[in-house]
Amino acid sequence: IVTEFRSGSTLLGGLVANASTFYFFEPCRLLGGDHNRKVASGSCDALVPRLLACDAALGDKVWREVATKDRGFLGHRVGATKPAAVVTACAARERVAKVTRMDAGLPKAFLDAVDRTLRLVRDPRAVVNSRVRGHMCSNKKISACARTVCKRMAAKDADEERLGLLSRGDYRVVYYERLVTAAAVELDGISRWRGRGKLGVPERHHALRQVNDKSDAECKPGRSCRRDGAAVAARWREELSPADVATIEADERCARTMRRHNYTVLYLAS
Ligand SMILES: Nc1ncnc2c1ncn2[C@@H]1O[C@H](COP(=O)(O)OS(=O)(=O)O)[C@@H](OP(=O)(O)O)[C@H]1O
Repeated sequence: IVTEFRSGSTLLGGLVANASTFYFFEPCRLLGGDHNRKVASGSCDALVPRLLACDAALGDKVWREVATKDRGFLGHRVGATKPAAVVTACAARERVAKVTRMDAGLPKAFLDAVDRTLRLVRDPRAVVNSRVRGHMCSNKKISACARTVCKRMAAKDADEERLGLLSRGDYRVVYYERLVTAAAVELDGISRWRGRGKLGVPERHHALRQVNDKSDAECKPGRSCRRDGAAVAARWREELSPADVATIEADERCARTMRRHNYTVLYLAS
């Protein structure tokens, strides 16, 4: 799963992975940056295929970190702690990685090295709003925030176009808005695309629970949270001022990516 920060990737990852999956949640954190330790070298697009291939040659340091993160995110449900055992557990399962750090686009070598790629897309206005809500962008700097978000989206769009990805059977675009409003239909399509046939009844149940008003994937233990996926998808409309929306839409790359993905522009530039 490749996408930008705050596009609903935790939700999609949780829906695509299951108890028999080896799940890498944000594995490029292993490369360092932000508040994370650096244990691997190289780039995100080189690391992810090697992790998905359970490459022991990445070294004990990396696999030990994967095991450590198991308690939180990485290698979820592995159970093992020793590097060799983690590699074995990885190799015994289907692997899923959710990655938000492919900022420079989707290189062909990466796409060829992994079995399947799901590209998750969310309305950039909602992504910017989500970043403002999460204190990752300041209200005063909406234009800078939009530039960052849309630059990354545009880089992926450009590769999608240049490499003809939409006609590749191993590549699929998922829209966050559709995922939260028609979860069962979307996941059914993804399941068939993965060669697993129709979505099973328990998976369907699980999916609907994730996006209905009684669950919240980001809810902290002990807190009571309510979520309505459709309302989450739409709330940027209430939370961003018209001026902020216009600022995002005025960013050339945002306008282009919105057109490409059929998001309706509200304030047309004069
Ligand atoms: N269950 C469910 N239903 C609907 N929406 C959900 C769900 N779980 C997470 N989310 C929303 O996803 C947004 C966070 O995206 P990410 O998980 O990609 O964030 S992160 O990059 O991993 O921090 C963030 O969006 P905003 O609410 O707009 O900030 C989450 O609310």
